[in-house]
Amino acid sequence: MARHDPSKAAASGGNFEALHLDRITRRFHNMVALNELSLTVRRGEFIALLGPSGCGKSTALNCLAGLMPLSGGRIMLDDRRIDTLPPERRGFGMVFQNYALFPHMSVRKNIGFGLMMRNVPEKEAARRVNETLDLVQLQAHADKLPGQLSGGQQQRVAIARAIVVNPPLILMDEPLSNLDAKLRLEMRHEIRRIHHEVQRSTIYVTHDQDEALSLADRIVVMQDGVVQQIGTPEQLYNAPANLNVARFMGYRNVIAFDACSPLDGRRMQVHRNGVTLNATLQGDVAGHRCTVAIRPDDLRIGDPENDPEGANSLDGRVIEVEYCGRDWLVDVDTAIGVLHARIPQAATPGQRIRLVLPADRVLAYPQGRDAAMAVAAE
Ligand SMILES: Nc1ncnc2c1ncn2[C@@H]1O[C@H](COP(=O)(O)OP(=O)(O)OP(=O)(O)O)[C@@H](O)[C@H]1O
Repeated sequence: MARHDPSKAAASGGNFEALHLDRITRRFHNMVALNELSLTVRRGEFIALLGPSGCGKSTALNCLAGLMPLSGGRIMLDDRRIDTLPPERRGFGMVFQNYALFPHMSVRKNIGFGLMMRNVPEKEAARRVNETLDLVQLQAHADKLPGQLSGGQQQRVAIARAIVVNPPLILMDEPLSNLDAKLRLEMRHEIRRIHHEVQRSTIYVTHDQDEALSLADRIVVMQDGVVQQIGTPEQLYNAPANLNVARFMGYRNVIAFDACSPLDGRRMQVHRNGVTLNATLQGDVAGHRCTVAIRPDDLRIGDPENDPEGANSLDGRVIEVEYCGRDWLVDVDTAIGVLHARIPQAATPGQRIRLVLPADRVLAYPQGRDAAMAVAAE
């Protein structure tokens, strides 16, 4: 396949070194949907905006695209201010959840539409459409109508249409939401491949943590319009900045502890219902109550006969078992509450097991509103 060559496709504004979002804010009457988002996107970076429904992800994307004016802050593309420009002068490519294709136009015409609007000469446009059809692997379907394609193929057309005009930045708003689970996985891989191939920056909105983790170079986690953490997938996965991020990163065990005592530097002991665990401090908790977050995958099965004295372990009774194909998700009733664990062996309800909690994967956060909620939910 011919490599997509951005330098040959020059209808749009070319590339950039850095896109700066400087405290961008959007209000709807008195409601702040997006509160002072600051972020620098480097050339070629893949950024995911991740958060639950209503956290302000789409608002951020629409503000970037120019579909919605800012209530505050500014957007700079290198040293050029762009938040005052209309969408067409920003020249960003957009891919939406619902594909937004022209139903009466062939795949080829859908992809070429943006080039026609930009008065790209016919021969040049045909070459670029062909190159892009190769890139998204749709040559065989070029003369079909969108209605004759599968959902995944339609989304490839939408992606092709966004990139054929060679935009400096591609904005994607939940592009895989309408696809079934298997296709989502395939398209995820495709999006990453295409991103590497075209070497343009991408900002990708999703509420799916797996999608964000697997696609992005950096992830921006949002909640109630406010950025919670910006970091690489590894940073977010291993050391969430707060309990909101932890929950979003799959730390399903969130437990309030009554007392904490420092051990050394970043280690501390946490106490609840007569149980003492060694934990790793996240933030400043010393001397206060704290909330502990643990991922089901980080718990492992211990051996009551052979575990060393003082191991971070807890005995409990299995109350639910869910088979997940490669492993089992079990709910275990323990002295500190029900723990969710992902384990590599079958278990049965009623069975007594020992769980080991590696101290570096038991994260202790300062106790605030979140912890009060965790206690109330028990
Ligand atoms: N045009 C509008 N008028 C008033 N409120 C709005 C408007 N658009 C969005 N909002 C509100 O702003 C907040 C953020 O909405 P936004 O669509 O950005 O969230 P989101 O994270 O993209 O959610 P979802 O994943 O459900 O699309 C929500 O509370 C929403 O109700």
